[in-house]
Amino acid sequence: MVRIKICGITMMDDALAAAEAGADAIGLVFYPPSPRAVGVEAAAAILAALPPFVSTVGLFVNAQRSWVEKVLQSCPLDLLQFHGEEIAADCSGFGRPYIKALRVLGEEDLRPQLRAHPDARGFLLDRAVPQLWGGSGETFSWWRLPALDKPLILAGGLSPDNVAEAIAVTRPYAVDVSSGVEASPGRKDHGKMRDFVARVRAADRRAEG
Ligand SMILES: O=C(O)c1ccccc1NCC(=O)[C@H](O)[C@H](O)COP(=O)(O)O
Repeated sequence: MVRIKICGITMMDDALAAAEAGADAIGLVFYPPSPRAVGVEAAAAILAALPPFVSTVGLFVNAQRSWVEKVLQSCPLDLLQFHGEEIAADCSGFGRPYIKALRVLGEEDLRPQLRAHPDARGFLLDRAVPQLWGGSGETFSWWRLPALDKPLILAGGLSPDNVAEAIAVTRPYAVDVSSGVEASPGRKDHGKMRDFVARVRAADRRAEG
């Protein structure tokens, strides 16, 4: 079963709707310049309201350690996602497992970056776009990805329309979507979230035969 993470949640009703739709995880962006950034107090309220068994992922971009620590004081996140140019030492020591985002076009040799993060629990591959750290809504080439020895979380431009093909090509551990299920930056479209989850579950059934 392919896991589903819906990222860029900023509002309580969107968080609850993502959980209701069947998301396995939600992502909260703690990167103030993003249009999907969430405040610490709002995030804490969202975490407190979520039902059990929905994982919460906190996303940071080249953050000061003190910022990650401040967020964690109020927000009991399950997992950290480092989405910038962090080295391994920047990602550890927070008492939380982490995943590392790699910005790719799909043709590059990822082995040095994979080796640089031996403690990462998984790697999120997102489309590399100049001057943008994430949430681009753009896909990358899925066809020549190297085999990873850690879970692959596929991101970048996924939507209800293309997620089945993305899964068929890349066989990921999880898919991650943000703008493809939005009504506007930072606001989710609840129907699109339900549709996205339904398309992933249909792809699961096809894979099971
Ligand atoms: O979403 C953002 O605004 C963002 C800003 C800075 C760093 C990362 C950001 N999002 C990261 C995510 O995990 C997104 O889900 C991922 O980039 C895919 O986004 P999309 O292509 O819009 O589905």
